[in-house]
Amino acid sequence: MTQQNVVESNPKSGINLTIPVKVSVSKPPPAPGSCITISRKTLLEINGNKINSWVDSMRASSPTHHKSAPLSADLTSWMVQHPSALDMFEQIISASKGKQIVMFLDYDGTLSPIVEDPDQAFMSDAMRATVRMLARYFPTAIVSGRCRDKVYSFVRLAELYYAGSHGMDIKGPSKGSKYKKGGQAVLFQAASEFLPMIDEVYKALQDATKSIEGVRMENNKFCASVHFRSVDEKKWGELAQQVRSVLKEYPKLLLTQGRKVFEIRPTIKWDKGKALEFLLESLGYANCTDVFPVYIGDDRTDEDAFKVLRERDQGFGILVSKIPKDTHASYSLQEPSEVMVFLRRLVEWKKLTLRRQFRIRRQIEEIKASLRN
Ligand SMILES: O=P(O)(O)OC[C@H]1O[C@H](O[C@H]2O[C@H](CO)[C@@H](O)[C@H](O)[C@H]2O)[C@H](O)[C@@H](O)[C@@H]1O
Repeated sequence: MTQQNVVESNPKSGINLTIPVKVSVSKPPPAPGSCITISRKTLLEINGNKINSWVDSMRASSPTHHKSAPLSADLTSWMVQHPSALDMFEQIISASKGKQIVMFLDYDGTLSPIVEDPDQAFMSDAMRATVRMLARYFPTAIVSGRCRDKVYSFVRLAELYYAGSHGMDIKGPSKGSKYKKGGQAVLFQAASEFLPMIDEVYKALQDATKSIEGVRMENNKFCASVHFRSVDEKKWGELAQQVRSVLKEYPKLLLTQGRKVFEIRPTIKWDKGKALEFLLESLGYANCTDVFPVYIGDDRTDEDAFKVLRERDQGFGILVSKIPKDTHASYSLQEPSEVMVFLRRLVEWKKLTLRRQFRIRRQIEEIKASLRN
């Protein structure tokens, strides 16, 4: 038996809710830790049983939930389809031959380990030094669900591109990057008109959930996040009810579920995949065939970017996960420490390549000079 998400439809209302159930198939299970989009219609439908389904999906998004432990056979077959990017390093490099590698990095769960308190999700100095080196050799962007200022306060590298609020708020390097197109900082906000509404819903949600112990709210500028990592599971139903009652008043907002977090954001067609395409365009690679984007992320929202890479048939996605997940990524890494090793290997490979190219150029110059004499 394994766990899968199935869509439960209500024929009368046409409402769909994605819920995790136990089924006996050999396909890799959906990830605990994956997120589920609960449609607006579904939210309105929630009552008695439906709230239970919602709580089930909250449980499924918990990677540490005991019922969600993957079978080792599932993991092995998943790893065949999504091999370690470290094991496949040489193949990855050879696929990028003659192309400009552009790096896209998610933050939480990719550059920093998942921790209880979102305000304490610090990146190690070693990881920061690695990303700094990476940005010296490749255009590099951080693409996060957090608001741009917050993720910048963790990463603190001015030479990077930042796409905050799930890509809805993009800014180019403020200094120190040779990849700054035309010397100008790119600035793009996909949903500015939603700012007052997000502030309002944030306050309403804060108010509605304040009596539930352990709830942590985060205002991610274009997205309000309700964390339930520290909420007793017995209170999840009550939390779902409260969130639902607030959202009834906001038909222009959409609710998605991340890693023990509800994320409330505008219903616009913009996501991390669109942000990736926007950044490639800003860097001058819109219609290029000689670009090789690499996107590393751990969350369901990163799937939009993995999917774009598959559709463009360019570069590849790497999913950070210790457990099997349905993914559009080609490769996997287990945790942030492996991400760091992978990034360091990229830097080392690039340094060696540049040194080799320099030596060859010098030899050619020497031969030319000797032929002139
Ligand atoms: O796109 P990301 O950079 O991965 O951001 C997604 C969300 O990450 C953060 O929440 C997650 O990490 C927290 C710290 O480890 C953890 O406590 C929480 O349970 C996770 O959901 C961040 O706090 C959210 O705002 C981001 O949307």
